[in-house]
Amino acid sequence: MVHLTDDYRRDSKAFAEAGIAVPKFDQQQVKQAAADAPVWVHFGGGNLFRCFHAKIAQELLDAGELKAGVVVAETYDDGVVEQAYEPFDNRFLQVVMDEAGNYDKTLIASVADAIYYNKANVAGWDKLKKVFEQPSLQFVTMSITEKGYALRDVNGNLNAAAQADIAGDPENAATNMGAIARLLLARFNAGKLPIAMVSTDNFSENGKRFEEGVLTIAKGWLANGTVSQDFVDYLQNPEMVSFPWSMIDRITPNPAESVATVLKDSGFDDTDIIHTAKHTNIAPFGNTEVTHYLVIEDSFPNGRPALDKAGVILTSRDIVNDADQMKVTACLNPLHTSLAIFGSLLGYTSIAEETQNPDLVALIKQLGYNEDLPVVKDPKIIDPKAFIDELINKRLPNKNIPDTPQRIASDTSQKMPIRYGVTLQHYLDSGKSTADLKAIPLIIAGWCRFLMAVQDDGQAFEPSRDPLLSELQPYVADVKLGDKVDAHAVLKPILTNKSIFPVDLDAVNLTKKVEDNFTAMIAGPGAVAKTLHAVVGA
Ligand SMILES: NC(=O)c1ccc[n+]([C@@H]2O[C@H](COP(=O)([O-])OP(=O)(O)OC[C@H]3O[C@@H](n4cnc5c(N)ncnc54)[C@H](O)[C@@H]3O)[C@@H](O)[C@H]2O)c1
Ligand SMILES: O=P(O)(O)OC[C@@H](O)[C@@H](O)[C@H](O)[C@H](O)CO
Repeated sequence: MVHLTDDYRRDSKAFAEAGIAVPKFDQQQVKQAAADAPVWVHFGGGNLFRCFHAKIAQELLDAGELKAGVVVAETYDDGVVEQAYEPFDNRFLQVVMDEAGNYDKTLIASVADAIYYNKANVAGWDKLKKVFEQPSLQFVTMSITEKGYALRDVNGNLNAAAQADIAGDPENAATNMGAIARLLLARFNAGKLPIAMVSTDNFSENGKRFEEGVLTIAKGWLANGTVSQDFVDYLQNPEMVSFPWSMIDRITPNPAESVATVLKDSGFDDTDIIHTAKHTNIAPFGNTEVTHYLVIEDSFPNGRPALDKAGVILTSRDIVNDADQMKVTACLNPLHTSLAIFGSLLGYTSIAEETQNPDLVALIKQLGYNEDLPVVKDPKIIDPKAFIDELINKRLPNKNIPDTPQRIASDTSQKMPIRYGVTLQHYLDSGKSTADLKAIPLIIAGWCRFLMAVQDDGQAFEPSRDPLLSELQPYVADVKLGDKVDAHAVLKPILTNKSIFPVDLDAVNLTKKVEDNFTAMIAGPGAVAKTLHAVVGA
């Protein structure tokens, strides 16, 4: 049996026998290099980072294109640092699973340090600040989930935490955006040092939103006299601080027991899955798919490693944006979210199994090919139709990828505007008729039905976590299967919530369709499947 913390250089034969590729570099050296001259910080050391960014870093370290390991920062979940990084010397196993059932396993040792960066942890609070004061630091990447950027409530007003950050001393910032602005202030004070801040979270114009978040706090500080105009100018000068946009794609489910069992059988011993108190599901291994794309706007004011040598596509903002809109708003994530909603309602626990249901396949085909594709701009670097084909025919049905509708259904309220709203806005802007849209109103109605937390068979289920659940569920709490309800009145507070539906559903003539679909889906047990079949059925 091999363990993550075994000496992979001395015991390379044991790793080879377990079918595990090991790094070509000495982890101590890349740790020391990061301590002396850090280059890359990543916020949110969850599963995507471990399966994607960390492998890119490993390839660059292997090739001598990068000398320093990545410094991981967690603003939110101390359990990730304490339970998933520290006990394993910051190592983990990346497992790539193809459709034929092969497991491609690599010991990843590209993380130099993992820091709980929260003002509650003085040591980490000071340590990361020192990292940001180093001239060598070239860039930051982030995968902290959509909600990690939030500064506003559902009405668009600054939330209490953001207001407190703005009113207070930068040294005490508590929101992610405030805590990161504090680090940039330290970098500014260390000599106006340049840096690229790259969001790799799944939403359109992610760099813009990240920039706006940091600037909201910084401008608030300026108004209160806590920082200088010079600092705000520094943040707004892309030659100093850039916020490159990105598109990232790699289906990376939470670590699964089925994978743990196979790993154990093949001679790898660190397979206990960790569920942190703050609800991150993580393990000494990460499971992911073969297909992957990372497209980043090439704007790195302090230079960058040759990321392209590890497969990253570096290009213009416009092309990144087109690729991202293609993936996040049209050709992948909207399909995923629809499977998440209907999968949860129909009692599925596997995305691959959902692709065996002809009506669910009809739903994602209708959505992808007939409703999203007509308003998608071709990014040229990836063909949108071929991308959907690969997704529907190869990626989603891969039964070796242990993905679940429950994972994807988390935070759906945060995703609705991007995954459906952008497409609706395109219809509105182009004047294209929405009369033939069937899947989008069905999915929106399905999500309202999901909020009832009652499966199609009438059994209660626990909806995936979502920051707006407690606010939204009361609107549908009194609706019972078989009730005759006024869907217009019941759904109005949800459908007119601008933070969830920034595009007025009346303006695209969808409100009535959503209400009718909802009414049909509460007719009784089995009504969701029946409505799905009736509306888009194969
Ligand atoms: N998993 C995928 O398939 C995938 C693919 C492409 C993009 N993404 C993007 O990456 C994000 C993370 O995915 P993951 O698979 O690593 O998830 P994960 O649950 O494994 O990890 C989430 C990470 O975000 C941190 N986090 C959670 N809430 C936070 C908050 N409020 N503030 C700061 N940090 C917070 C957690 O501590 C953890 O490090 C997704 O939300 C998405 O935007 C994921
Ligand atoms: O990561 P989220 O929560 O934004 O969305 C859930 C999934 O749709 C997403 O993780 C996909 O797996 C990913 O976007 C594929 O590249």
